[in-house]
Amino acid sequence: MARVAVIGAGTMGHALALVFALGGHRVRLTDSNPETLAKAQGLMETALATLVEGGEAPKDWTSGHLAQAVTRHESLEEAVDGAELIVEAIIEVPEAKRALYERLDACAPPDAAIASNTSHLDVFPLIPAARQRRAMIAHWYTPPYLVDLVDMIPGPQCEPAAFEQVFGMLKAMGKQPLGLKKFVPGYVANRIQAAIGLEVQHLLDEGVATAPEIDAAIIHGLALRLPILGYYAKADFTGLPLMQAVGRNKSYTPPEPRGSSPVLDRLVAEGRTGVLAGAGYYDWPDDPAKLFEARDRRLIALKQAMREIGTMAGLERDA
Ligand SMILES: NC(=O)C1=CN([C@@H]2O[C@H](COP(=O)(O)OP(=O)(O)OC[C@H]3O[C@@H](n4cnc5c(N)ncnc54)[C@H](O)[C@@H]3O)[C@@H](O)[C@H]2O)C=CC1
Ligand SMILES: O=C(O)[C@@H](O)C(=O)[C@H](O)[C@@H](O)CO
Repeated sequence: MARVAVIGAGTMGHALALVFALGGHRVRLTDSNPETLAKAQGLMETALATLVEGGEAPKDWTSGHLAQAVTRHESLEEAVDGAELIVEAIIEVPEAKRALYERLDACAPPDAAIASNTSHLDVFPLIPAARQRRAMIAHWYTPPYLVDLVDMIPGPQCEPAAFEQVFGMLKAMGKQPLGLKKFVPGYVANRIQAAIGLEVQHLLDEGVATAPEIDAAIIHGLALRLPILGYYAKADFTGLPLMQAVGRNKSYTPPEPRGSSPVLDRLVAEGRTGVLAGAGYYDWPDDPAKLFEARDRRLIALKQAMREIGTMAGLERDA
């Protein structure tokens, strides 16, 4: 059992607090916004209930267990007191992260490891020198209590033992940490997701298809094969000479990254910021907690089916 502090109780932070609690650790959760910190309890309890009901968390885990495993603290100093691992899950704003790391340098235990959940940022230059020896990225995917991949990148001065300790902790929690030798913005899966994002935003912005049509193309065209074949096993079934021809013919040229999407900017300007706002690319009229629950139930069913089905690709291929 380790003492883990999670900084940031938003979309990822509340879920990460639950992941580490279910992993048998003692968690302290904090957020600079007291309202978000207060809401985190209900979000964790809803997610826990869905996991228990779906057989992805021990049957005897109640909100009482959760309350013992995860405590919420408005004070950053209190949250990191005694922490062996500090998970940073605050907003993806470099200056906000830099300021937080400065504060952590002043108040966190000297030997605490700091693991950032940043999606794409090279956070290491933002971390004070004294903290570099135990600084790393541990990037999770939402929801982290169901998606097992964790991109793990040691900071340039991170001690191997510190990195291995956190890596081993995540493995012991049943997660799939993927260690990368060096920082690459977006790691592997996030880069692929960003490339998809560039393409689908282009298709939407250019009026080629609507968001539901593009999602339908992904769901009915690509999604079925991905869990079984990934990219490379699928290429083997396609035939590599055709893969060569597609490249040789320069059949695909990616859209120029523009750094913004007119449709996305319009949606945000209209307050359509996603599920928590009741609308984004889609309308989401139901209570957000019910929507997260509905998402998680489906992900649990799919994850359990995949355990039965197995895969023909990846590090655990059983072909
Ligand atoms: N949302 C997602 O699906 C994923 C996000 N990430 C990354 O995780 C990090 C957090 O993302 P989200 O949870 O989506 O953001 P969020 O906006 O939902 O939550 C971030 C929280 O950080 C808090 N915060 C800001 N400054 C703080 C400070 N100095 N001290 C304490 N709390 C502070 C905010 O009040 C907010 O509640 C970002 O780096 C993001 O790139 C990574 C994987 C997935
Ligand atoms: O998809 C995820 O959960 C992660 O890859 C993320 O970091 C965020 O979603 C972000 O990259 C936006 O796609």
